Amino acid sequence: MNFTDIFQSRKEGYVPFEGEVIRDRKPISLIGSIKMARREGRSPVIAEIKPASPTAGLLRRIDDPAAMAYTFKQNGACGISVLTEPKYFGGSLESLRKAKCGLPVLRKDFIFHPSQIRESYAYGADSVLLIASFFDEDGLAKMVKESRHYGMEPLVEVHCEGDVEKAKSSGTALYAINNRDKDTLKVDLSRTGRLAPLIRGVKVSASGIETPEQLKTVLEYCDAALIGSALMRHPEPGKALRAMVYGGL
Ligand SMILES: O=C(O)c1ccccc1NCC(=O)[C@H](O)[C@H](O)COP(=O)(O)O
Repeated sequence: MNFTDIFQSRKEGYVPFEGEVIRDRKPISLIGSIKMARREGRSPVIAEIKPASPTAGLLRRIDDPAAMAYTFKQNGACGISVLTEPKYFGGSLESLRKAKCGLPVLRKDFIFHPSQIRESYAYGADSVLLIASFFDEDGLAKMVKESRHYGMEPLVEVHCEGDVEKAKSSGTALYAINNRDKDTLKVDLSRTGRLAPLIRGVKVSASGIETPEQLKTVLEYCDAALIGSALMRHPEPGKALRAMVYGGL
């Protein structure tokens, strides 16, 4: 099971979102929240609600996503990421809706269709993840534009130098460097140090960050980090987050 398989499974049986979307909400800026954390002396961490994963299986049963989001907010997160993919990550759109807590909320999924952008806005997302390798240049630029149409700043994920070029030409201001290999799913944090100097926007290092020391290392190259599994596995996710946020700079 790799990124391509998950994408394929997400596409199968996909029913475009038909709900009416009223643009009555101004999304919260994730970039603004990352910068504010830095100014306040916190390590900018986007804390992820991730019940399961293809590599780890069940990580944590999340009965109350609202309470988990609030715990993350209380312990210094600069944003909340919510996995909404159901089959491999145990996520849902309802979790996204419930995670609204005053911090920017990122919808983490395998997004390929513009209707998923509308759906994300309708369920309360402030940002959406777009994985560069699954689009051609034009397609990615269109999805970035569509996200901005709803006031959401997309987080464009890159895995290699080619993705970086594509992401740059999409016009995004916010990049995620994913340390997990798309095919083998193995994590290599040195990817952050290799790709970050090629990017001029706001950068988030994602995947495989387990300790305050690793967080400190990736924050030498990036503006923020996205952490899921290490928080989910910990008996007290809030405590684990606090140690990262206040011990990683
Ligand atoms: O987490 C996985 O096993 C995984 C497998 C296949 C595709 C994507 C996967 N993860 C998505 C993510 O990007 C992570 O949830 C996110 O970066 C947080 O990573 P971590 O802190 O290692 O849970």
